[in-house]
Amino acid sequence: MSDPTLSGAGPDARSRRIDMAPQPAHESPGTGGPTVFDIKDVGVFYGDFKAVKDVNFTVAKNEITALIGPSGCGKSTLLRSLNRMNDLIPGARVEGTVSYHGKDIYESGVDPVEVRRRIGMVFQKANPFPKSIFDNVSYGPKIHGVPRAERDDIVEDSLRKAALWDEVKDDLKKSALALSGGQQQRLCIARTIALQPEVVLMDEPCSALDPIATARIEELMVDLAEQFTIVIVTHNMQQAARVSDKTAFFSTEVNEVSDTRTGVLVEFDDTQRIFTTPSDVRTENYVTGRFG
Ligand SMILES: Nc1ncnc2c1ncn2[C@@H]1O[C@H](COP(=O)(O)OP(=O)(O)OP(=O)(O)O)[C@@H](O)[C@H]1O
Repeated sequence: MSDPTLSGAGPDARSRRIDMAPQPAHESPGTGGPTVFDIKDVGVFYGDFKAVKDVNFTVAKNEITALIGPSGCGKSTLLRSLNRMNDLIPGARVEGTVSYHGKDIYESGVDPVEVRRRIGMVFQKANPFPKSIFDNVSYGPKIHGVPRAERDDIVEDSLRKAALWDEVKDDLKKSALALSGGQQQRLCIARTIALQPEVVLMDEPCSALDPIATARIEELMVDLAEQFTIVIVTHNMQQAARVSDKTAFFSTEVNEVSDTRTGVLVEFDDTQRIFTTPSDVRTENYVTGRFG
């Protein structure tokens, strides 16, 4: 690939960070903002099973996009296709096009490691390494060759952005496993943003948290969206309504022959519209609690 922006080309992480700074702006239909992802006719298979199909929507920069829908409709599968995380699942295959700033991330020559650095991911269950708080956040920059002196600044900056610094600044050598669940999830967010991604994918980041820790992460998401573009999978419709700008509602269609269910994107629109005046009756039934 001639364009080095996703090739991982460059001697160290610093050169890659510079590569990613200025990006061409693509106008997002309906938002006026630059488009980060343009997802066209995307389907994802696990072996012969088509888990989700015909997905088309765009993700605009510095917006929070929520993926909602009943269990098994392919939200997490689709989310993982946005940073090639599905590559790590044997038998998983993506069809269609996932364009990131106009570049197909599945094109040959694209480095999936670089894709995942730019498009970071936070998982359902906080998964800190059994290491100190400092080492958890410093780990990614370290393996990308960032010198220790710079890593100190990155750790502080990332913990501040993840709204955790004030709680841990005097305990950076403490084990991350000694933190509360909510603090561990904010630490995982800090660990993700330490790699200076542009996009943060979040797969049900609050599902293991109590309401107070959840509220804290929701506030954090809104703050982070000033700097990052966020795509979140959530089961919690109130959460989608509270934090997101755009919402994609997925449902399932039954394949009569194989008796399997394939996820489909029913509707994508401004969150307010999805929750007040959706255009599809399936969306209306779901958001009003009549289904799912
Ligand atoms: N690694 C896998 N191998 C095979 N099938 C999978 C795999 N992961 C998910 N699936 C299947 O793909 C479909 C979509 O699953 P996915 O987890 O993406 O849905 P979801 O909407 O995120 O569900 P939930 O809300 O329950 O987390 C389901 O039928 C699921 O069983």
